[in-house]
Parts: sequence; structure tokens; C-alpha cells
Amino acid sequence: MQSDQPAGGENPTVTDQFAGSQEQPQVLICDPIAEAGLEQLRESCAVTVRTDASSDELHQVIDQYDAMVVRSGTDVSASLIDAAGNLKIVGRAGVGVDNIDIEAATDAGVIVANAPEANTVAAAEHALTLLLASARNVSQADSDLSEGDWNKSEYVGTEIRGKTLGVVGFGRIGSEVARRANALGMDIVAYDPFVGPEPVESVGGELCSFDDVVERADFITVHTPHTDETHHLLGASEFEAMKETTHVVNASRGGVIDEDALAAAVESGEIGGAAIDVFEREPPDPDNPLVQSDDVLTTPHLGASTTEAQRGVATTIADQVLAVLNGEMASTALNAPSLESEHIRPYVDLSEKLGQVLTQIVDERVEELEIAYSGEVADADTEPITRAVQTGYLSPILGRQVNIVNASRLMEKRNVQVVEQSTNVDYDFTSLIKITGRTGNGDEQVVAGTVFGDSTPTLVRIGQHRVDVPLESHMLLFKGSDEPGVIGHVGSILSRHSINIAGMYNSRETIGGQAIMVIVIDTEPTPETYEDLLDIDEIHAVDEVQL
Ligand SMILES: NC(=O)C1=CN([C@@H]2O[C@H](COP(=O)(O)OP(=O)(O)OC[C@H]3O[C@@H](n4cnc5c(N)ncnc54)[C@H](O)[C@@H]3O)[C@@H](O)[C@H]2O)C=CC1
Ligand SMILES: O=C(O)C(=O)COP(=O)(O)O
Repeated sequence: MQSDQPAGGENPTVTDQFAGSQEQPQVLICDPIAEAGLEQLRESCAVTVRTDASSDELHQVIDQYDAMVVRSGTDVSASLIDAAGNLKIVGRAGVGVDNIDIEAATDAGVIVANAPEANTVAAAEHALTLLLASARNVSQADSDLSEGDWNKSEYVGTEIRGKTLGVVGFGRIGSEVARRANALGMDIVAYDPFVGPEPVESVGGELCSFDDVVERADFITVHTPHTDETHHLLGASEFEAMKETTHVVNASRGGVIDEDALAAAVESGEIGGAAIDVFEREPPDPDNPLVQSDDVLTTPHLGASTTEAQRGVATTIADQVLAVLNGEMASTALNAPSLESEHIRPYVDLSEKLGQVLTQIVDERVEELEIAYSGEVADADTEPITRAVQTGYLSPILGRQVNIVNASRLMEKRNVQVVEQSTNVDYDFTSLIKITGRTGNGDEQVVAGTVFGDSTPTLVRIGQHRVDVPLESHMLLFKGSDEPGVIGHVGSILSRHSINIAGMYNSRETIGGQAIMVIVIDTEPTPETYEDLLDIDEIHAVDEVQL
């Protein structure tokens, strides 16, 4: 029977053998994900499910994998990324990426992508479950009854209707909680420094200051990521400022609430109760004060654990992994641009090639790279194109280490300044991308290209010379003077060295003036070929360009 439950079902520990040497891309699943996602991946990848591997084991095997998929249970540390020589993507089957060192991944050119929307409703419903259960002492009453104690009169709860819900973090989940709570008759006050009043007002709420939310709320639910700014956002002083009856709910991240302070506030009766799904350390230590407290309802990070959400995050992340393994962009990448529209994909290809050409024809270190967009392309989201220029520019120097994820970072490290310019007018081409490399001594080299109707990336300018070279192959770029017989001479030398000419493009400034010639070749020239070519008086320089 097919199942959409996370891999492993009741017992989520799976111990496949680690990857052998197969031809297909290798994907390592480190935390349980739903079968639907696994099936999708298995169609074109070799998938290893190892949800029981220790950190040491992962460090030992990770370089065999092209992709890894995690949830919150695996620490993707800088050292793991460092050990992962072939990794292209870390897929997070869920939202939170606080267990992934994104900086390290970016430096290593590894995409980090998540599944940001598929578990929103599950998490929102779980927060409301916790809220209602806390309001009605469900957990304590259940535990008493299991012990045989019918403590009906001990557990008088509180209605949520007419009460004020404070929502801290009004993003996807916070806003869904607020919408549902409002429908149950609650008044909403929200704090989120990064949203305006409209989304809060659209669910009948009011955007307030943090202190206002803390003081006015009968229930507080937090829905922020755990960052330096949100660490212990709710602590002793906030609990002191709350009403004695306030219940606190956390289904976002451990660490956003100070656990010791919360346990103390509940135990002392400073606040009315708490219900917690997430912990600073997971699983929490057995003596964690929130787990120990009979007055705090705890669940083991269940916010995203519904069949629907797990199916959704697993298939979303499978899509992301497959896209990246196919050389495409991940639409949910957190450290790489996504393609706003398919329309710009040919320009991304063109730009990478233009960047490669530029590096191979400048002799000195470029200190400034100016990328000028004109015509229709100037109106697009040019971030992926700019990153592609940088990738192309660096790849002849750094090889496979550079990609669209780390290119900007590497340009910064090499102190190359990148300047972008846009104008939506170009009189000659519908769209034109012009790259100028400026060296420290004031020299500059220009290449420009466009995409013609059939998506062929085409070099249309080198320096001042107008050319028309499809950017698809191995080329020789000759600089020299426009004299009769040069083309024939070059042709015969290449023929003598058994190098087939696939195409030839000429351009000159004036009759008898500076000329350039681009020859597309099928085989690589030897050092002797260059020696012979440079023996021609009219040829001043020959650059080899490989794409
Ligand atoms: N318990 C569980 O199983 C689940 C937990 N989560 C966690 O829930 C959290 C929220 O997820 P989403 O709503 O999808 O993310 P989101 O990115 O849509 O929303 C987060 C909101 O927090 C706000 N925020 C950031 N810093 C803030 C600050 N200092 N004060 C107040 N607000 C601040 C942001 O502006 C944003 O609106 C994440 O930490 C995520 O990992 C998500 C899914 C399931
Ligand atoms: O998506 C999130 O941020 C979650 O917290 C869900 O975590 P999980 O995938 O259940 O480990």
C-alpha cells in the first residue's frame, strides 16, 4: 500500500545502505519524508534513506551525494558542508532552516531551498490546538484520568471567545492563526516589525507595539523564526508584564521563548499557562523544566506533522531537488535567485557565456565589472542574470567551485566591484547585455551579446567591433590588422594542425585598420599551433575562448 506518511511510518528510523557508485544523481534523505516525495525523487535519482545516521556517519559519506533532504532533525553544519564535495542542494522539507548553516552553504555554492507554504495550515491548526487545550486544561485532565482520577471540579477552563490573542510574528502561520482565532470570536493584536497594518486589519486585528501585545493579550502565540533578534523574545520581564491569566503558546521555534523563565512563570502562577511544541534543544533533555512541569502542555514538535502537510513538503522539496539536479533554479531557494519568468532563462545562459568570454580575453586583473542592460531585458528581474555574468566571469578562473549561489560572494572576496546599469532603450537590439571589465591600470574590455529569436546566445560586440558569433563552442579570437591574405594564412595553419573550422567571423574598424577575427574550431589547438599563428606578422594576439 502506498502511504503519504513520513518514511518509516510508526518507526521513522530507516537504515538503507549508503550510496554505491551509481550513474544517477545521489540523494540522501536524512529525516523522514512522505512516500510521495521519495517516489518522485526515485524516478530519476538513486535515493538513500538514512534517518538514523549519526553526525559522524554523515560526515563520512556526504561527499557521495549530490543532494540531501532534511527536516528539523539533522544539523547541517559548516563542517558537514565542508565534507560534502559534490553537494548541490540541501532541501529542507519544511520551513525553518535554523539547523542549516546557510552562510557555509552559500560559500560552498550549495543551494538551500525549503518548502515554505505546504505546512502553514498544519502549524496554524496545531497552534490553535495548543491554545484551546491550554485554555481547557486538556493535558492535565487527561493525565489525571489515566491515573484514575476524576478531577472534574479541579479543571475549570476559560473560553477563548471575546479574549485577546497576541500574535508575535505575522507571517504565513501567524496570519492563518489570527484568521482562525478571529473566526472563533477572539480579538487580535499583532506585533511584527516587518509588516504593515493591512494584513492584520484584514483579519479584524490591530498592529501594535510589542509591549502592547504583551500587556493586552489573554493568549500569546509566537510565529517568528529563531534569530539573534528573536532569541528569548519572551523572557522573565515579559512574563512579569503579562496578565496573571495569560496563556503562552509556542509552535514556532525553541529559543524564541526563555524556557527556564517560562516554566518559572507558570509554576509561580505569574501567568495562566503554556503550551509548547518546540524546544531550544530537540529532543529536550528529560529534566527540561517545561517537560517536567505538570502545568505546561508539551508536544514533540508536531506542528507540521499532518498527512497533508508532509505530503506537501515532501513533493515541494522533491521538485526543488530535481530542478537543481537538472541544472535549473530552485524556486524556493533561500540563497540563490529564482527565475521570475522563463523568458529570462536564455539571458541567463547568454550572460554566463559573455562572462566566460570576457575573462578569457582580458590579460589583467579586472577591478570593476560593469553590467549594462538595455532594451526589454532591462525591465526584467536582472538578479539571476547578474549572478550568471559573475559565475561566467569566475568559472574560467575557479572552475566548478563557482555557481550562481556563491558567485557574488566570491567576487566580493576577490575585490571585484560589480556595477549594474539599466536603460530600456536600445536602438539596435530588442535586448542587449554589455559587460565591461576595467583593470587597475585603466584599461577596459567590452563584450556584448543578445539572444536571437531561436534562443541562440550571440556575441555581438568585442571592444569596438561589431560581430555576430553564436556562443556555443570553442573559439580563437585574433587581433591584428586588416591585410589581404591573413584569413587564408590562418586557415592553412589550422588545416596543417588538423583543426577543423566550424565558423569564421570578421570585423574591422576601417579598411586596413584594426581587425578582429573569431574562428570557431572543433579541436583544441596545441602550443605549436599558437606559435605558428603568432608568426603571421599581421596577427598581434590570439586568445583561446572555451565555453
Ligand atoms: N512547529 C512546527 O512544526 C512548525 C514551525 N514552523 C516555524 O514557524 C515559524 C514561522 O513560520 P512562517 O509563518 O512560515 O514564516 P514567515 O516567514 O512567513 O513568518 C515569520 C514572521 O516573523 C516575523 N518576524 C521576524 N522577526 C521578528 C521579530 N523580531 N519580531 C516579530 N516578528 C518577527 C517576520 O516579519 C515574518 O512575518 C518559523 O520559525 C518556522 O520554522 C513552521 C512550520 C511548522
Ligand atoms: O517546517 C518547520 O519549520 C517545522 O518546524 C517543521 O519541522 P519538522 O519538519 O516537523 O521537523
